[in-house]
Amino acid sequence: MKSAPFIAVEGPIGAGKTTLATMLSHELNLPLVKEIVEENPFLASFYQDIDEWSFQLEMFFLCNRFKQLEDTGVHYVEQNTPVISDYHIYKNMIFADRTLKGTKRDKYRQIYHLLTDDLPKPNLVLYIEAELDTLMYRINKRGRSFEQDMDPAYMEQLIADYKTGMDYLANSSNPPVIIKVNAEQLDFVEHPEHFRQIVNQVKEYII
Ligand SMILES: Nc1ncnc2c1ncn2[C@@H]1O[C@H](COP(=O)(O)OP(=O)(O)OP(=O)(O)O)[C@@H](O)[C@H]1O
Ligand SMILES: Nc1nc(=O)c2ncn([C@H]3C[C@H](O)[C@@H](CO)O3)c2[nH]1
Repeated sequence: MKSAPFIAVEGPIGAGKTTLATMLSHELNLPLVKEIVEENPFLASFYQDIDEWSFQLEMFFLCNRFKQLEDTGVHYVEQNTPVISDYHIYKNMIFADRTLKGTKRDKYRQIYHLLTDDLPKPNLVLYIEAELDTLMYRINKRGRSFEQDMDPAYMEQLIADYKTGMDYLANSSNPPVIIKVNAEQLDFVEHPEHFRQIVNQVKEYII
């Protein structure tokens, strides 16, 4: 890796992205970019009726992330300063391809590319893979009100969509390094030695 790492932690809902990104940020003294969740005015309505609210929700996420990515480019990537984020902008496409249909999906794809193609992308991705039961357990444990009726079928689809999405990234031009973190085998919260293993892998890319 020639430039400083722009690290993204990815994985399906509840995989532990924010948890791991925050722990790494503290351990490695890296600035942290976190996704905006609580201020999102559409999430609760979206989970009540996905078809009705998906376009508004996906656009809201896209606009927020566009701004964050622009800022990350100016403040960190262009300064060759390492930075860690609890998401990759490509997550927009993973979700939107699942939740949007027809012309709205086509329009969204065009807007996504217009906004993001010329912006910097993470060059190191930590992809947390976890099984449905683990994700559902963590979502319930976290206790966000709007996620309490999370549909396991939606989660199953997202798990598969994430696998496809990460394969797509790995085979794209100028692909990031992708480190898989198997959440069924590595518990970076409960086991400090598991966290250390991840830290050591990431350190190899810090210049
Ligand atoms: N390795 C772990 N072991 C046990 N609990 C964990 C672990 N990682 C995360 N958690 C817990 O699971 C819940 C979800 O974690 P977190 O919010 O980091 O997930 P996320 O992937 O960022 O979620 P989202 O996709 O909603 O942004 C939190 O309550 C967190 O404390
Ligand atoms: N539809 C949809 N598109 C996205 O880009 C997206 N990003 C996150 N989320 C959902 C997952 C968690 O409930 C919550 C916090 O991550 O928001 C999304 N949902």
